[in-house]
Amino acid sequence: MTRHLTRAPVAASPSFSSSGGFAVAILGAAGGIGQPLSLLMKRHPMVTSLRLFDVAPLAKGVAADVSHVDSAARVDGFVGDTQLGAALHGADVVLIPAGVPRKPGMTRDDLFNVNAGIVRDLTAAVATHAPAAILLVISNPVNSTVPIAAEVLKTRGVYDPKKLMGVTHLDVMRARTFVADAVGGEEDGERRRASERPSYDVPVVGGHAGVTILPLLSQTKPFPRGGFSEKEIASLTDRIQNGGTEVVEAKAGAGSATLSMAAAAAEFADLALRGLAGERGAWGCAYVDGGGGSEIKARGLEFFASKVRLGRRGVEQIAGLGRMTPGERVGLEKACEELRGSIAKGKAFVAAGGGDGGGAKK
Ligand SMILES: NC(=O)C1=CN([C@@H]2O[C@H](COP(=O)(O)OP(=O)(O)OC[C@H]3O[C@@H](n4cnc5c(N)ncnc54)[C@H](O)[C@@H]3O)[C@@H](O)[C@H]2O)C=CC1
Ligand SMILES: O=C([O-])CC(=O)C(=O)O
Repeated sequence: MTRHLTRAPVAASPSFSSSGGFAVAILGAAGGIGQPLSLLMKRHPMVTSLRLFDVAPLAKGVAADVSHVDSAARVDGFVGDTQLGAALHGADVVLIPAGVPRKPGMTRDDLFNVNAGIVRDLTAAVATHAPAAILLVISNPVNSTVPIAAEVLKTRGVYDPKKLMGVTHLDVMRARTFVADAVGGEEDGERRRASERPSYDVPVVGGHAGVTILPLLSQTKPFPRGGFSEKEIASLTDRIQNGGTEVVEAKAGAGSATLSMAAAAAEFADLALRGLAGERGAWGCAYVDGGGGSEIKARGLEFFASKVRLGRRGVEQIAGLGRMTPGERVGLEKACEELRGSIAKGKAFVAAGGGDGGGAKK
């Protein structure tokens, strides 16, 4: 059974303490990503109010189900446009995994026609009901849906570039996994104990589709003894760039990554919440306005995924791209070329249709 909504923590100046917490809304909560993400956010110790919204009535059932997990967060389910405003009111963090996923043979851009309108309309509602919230966009194509969200927020006069992020953390998660597998596997063929598994961090910059996913393997930390061979760099880069397609093909028409995506989104939302709570050092990669620093700005690209530090106001610091190898520089050129078109496409969509949205304006 879901409970009635009471007032959520104040959104404008969130402050977490042991007696307080944050309100998180998930739009698209009944979906493949939305359901496990709802579960993971329910278990987050800083979440005290979890709002699960979807156009599908199942959102109420998901809320009832997840509400039985023993944690502090109260859970409310919301269905349909008329309940969207209540779902958003006072939210500190809004996650959007609403929209259709890929089937084999499709690119993420093939989802644009359906998902662009969904993200536009949901962002319009965020602008009205939770204008100070941190907005984390998961819906594909992220390279275009984030510019769409930015244009809608600008139209509504509430755009804060620090608070809008495209969630690209799954690329980082994949890079960490594939590098650990490759490096660990080299040393012995036997199954390791979990405590012995090496753990690496790899910045993944650019965007979230094909060649725009640019893992900077040369900046892997700790850098593996002996480094990576050219062959390893080529195969790791290819696997990280095509990790999404690997899952789409394995699911054979039944959708794309949902469980790993929920894990990645929850990990990234945790960074956002810790930043809001005033913790220093909440660094992660995300697709943001001004991402990549001056080098990317000089190229005229408004959005780019790079390392960012999350704080009380959202993105408080954007790291530069650091030293890159000649091979990574070639990758950067390809990423920028494709991103330019994807960003322009998102902006043109809003310019053509207006930022007012369709059904979900409340
Ligand atoms: N950023 C990333 O790394 C990743 C992004 N994705 C993307 O996430 C999106 C969702 O994927 P899945 O959860 O697998 O899809 P799904 O089809 O299982 O779930 C989508 C949910 O969105 C809901 N929905 C549709 N329109 C809505 C609206 N206007 N308001 C609220 N809810 C609405 C549907 O009812 C459904 O419950 C897709 O666009 C997919 O490509 C998927 C994996 C990784
Ligand atoms: O590949 C897809 O369509 C879903 C996605 O973005 C990913 O898994 O990285």
